[in-house]
Amino acid sequence: MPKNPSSNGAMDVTSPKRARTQGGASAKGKKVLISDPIEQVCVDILQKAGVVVDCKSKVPPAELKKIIGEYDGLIVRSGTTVTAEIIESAHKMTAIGRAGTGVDNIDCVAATKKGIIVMNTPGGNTVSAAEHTCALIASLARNVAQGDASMKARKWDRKKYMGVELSGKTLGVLGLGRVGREATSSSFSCPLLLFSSSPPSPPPVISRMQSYGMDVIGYDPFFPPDASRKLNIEPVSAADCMARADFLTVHVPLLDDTKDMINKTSIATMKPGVRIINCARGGIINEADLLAALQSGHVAGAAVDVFESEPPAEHEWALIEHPKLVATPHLGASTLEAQGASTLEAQGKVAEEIANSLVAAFAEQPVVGVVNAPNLTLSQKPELKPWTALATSLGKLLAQVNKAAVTSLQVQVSGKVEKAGELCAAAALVGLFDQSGARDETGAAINLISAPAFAAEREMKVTTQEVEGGVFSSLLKLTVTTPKGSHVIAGTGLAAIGPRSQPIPPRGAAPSPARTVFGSSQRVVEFEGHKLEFEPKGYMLVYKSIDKPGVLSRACVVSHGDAQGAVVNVMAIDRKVEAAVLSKAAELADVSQVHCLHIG
Ligand SMILES: O=C(O)[C@H](O)COP(=O)(O)O
Repeated sequence: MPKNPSSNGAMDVTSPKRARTQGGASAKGKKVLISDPIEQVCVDILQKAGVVVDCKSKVPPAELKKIIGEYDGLIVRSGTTVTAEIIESAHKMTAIGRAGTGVDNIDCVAATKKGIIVMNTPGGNTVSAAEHTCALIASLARNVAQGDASMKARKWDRKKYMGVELSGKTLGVLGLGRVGREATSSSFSCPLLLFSSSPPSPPPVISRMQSYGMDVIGYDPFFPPDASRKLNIEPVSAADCMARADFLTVHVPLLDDTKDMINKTSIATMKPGVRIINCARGGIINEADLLAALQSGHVAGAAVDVFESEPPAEHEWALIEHPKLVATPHLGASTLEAQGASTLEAQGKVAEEIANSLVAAFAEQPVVGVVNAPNLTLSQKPELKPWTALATSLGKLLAQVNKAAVTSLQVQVSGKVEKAGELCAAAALVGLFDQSGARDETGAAINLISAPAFAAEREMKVTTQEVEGGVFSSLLKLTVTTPKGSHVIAGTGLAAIGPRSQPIPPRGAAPSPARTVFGSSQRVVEFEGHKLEFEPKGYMLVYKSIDKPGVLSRACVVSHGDAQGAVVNVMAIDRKVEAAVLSKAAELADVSQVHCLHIG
């Protein structure tokens, strides 16, 4: 059986330049570039794990593109823009770590396509960002910054800086993620972030501003209204949030959906005298429209920590210099513990968290804060590990049987395990592509992160379906369709059954739940429509024959016969059978479809 069937013509097959390690992986000897200023704790943790660390700030993009191929990992803050072009040259890269929250400076789609994990540290700077937001709200209400500047100009102008109370005012919060409220996921129209699994965050903007006596209304399409009410937040639509707020604060990531969400049209729906705060990302508020609204007086004041260009471009200074605007230079996460302090503050926390995540990613251990690889996160769950392994094996077997371009893969799962279908589809694709020798355009092997995008690019339709498993409590069935027909394989995973812990149930009794656990001992239970049972392991001679005396079907696992009297025979063998021998065997009377399959 040829090992490199470009026969799976839908795949772009090139020679492998890189393959992911499958076990015993470690951070030792990996090379990491840190391209933005970061606390020393990050370097210390990496070096302790045996990682070689280079710290180079302000590397010009062209230079970064040139050197990035040397590194297994990259750590950035918001100062480095990691473009698709840079990712394209990152031939050895396993993971990109963002020491902070926003990943809008990283091309996550390009990283996903290349099978690179992108991770952030959303919990690390939540408190600092929330506190800075609150500081800006309070200083906006009482003209703290303007009063200070006036006094420094040796003026005593009490009348000019008349403020407003916060008590009894309505605070509108767009985006009830970590900073907006206490949350366990950062999620505003951001499907990638929905999958990040991060530790719970401490109390944020809302609880602090409620203690000033503000009434809080909030909009977030992913936050259940009942949960909002429990936090004393009135759930409202985005339009209502903007229309009713006296103070409006945005806590959303910068996405196509959220770019310019505060603009002249939405500002026109707001109350005259509204005050607006942006401590999230430059670009969420249209800066020219905000300036016009400050000039007209419709917006009474604004506080901005983040800008479309950082440092600001020439045209942005007119907004920054407006007397009703309080500006800070992206200080949301800028807190550092005093020397010798026992607890870290934002910069220390994100540095520590990202270093630990990178070490874990290199060691193929569970990683916190993955933003672009839901399947990787799922595959680390103990209950889903056997499904991943089985799906990969079945995908490999199908790739060995199939000779034509795959146009679709159908994944049917029974067993009521949440997300198993999605994960099995990615794992089956990994098996199919890996067995076919498929590589991405840079020669990288296809992995759980890149497989769905790789299939989609090749217009391979992948569907998942939850089905009844029949006699099996858990079953995984794969069907690949090609212009020449389809191939089907199904399998299950047997759990080890100890004689004491799981006694055989009395005759007639229902099987004990322990017996229905999906385990790691793989069995193929259906092959090309024939029911049988064999362990996919080592070399296997598989062929179809007519079930009649004298036809080669001894010492085999033999399937049930079909309507034509054909059976599938599987024989464990100790070495590879050459293609010429297989062809000869297929010429025997009543024998057909002879394959030598292998699972290493
Ligand atoms: O997204 C973040 O984490 C904050 O905006 C902080 O960004 P910084 O790391 O550039 O300070």
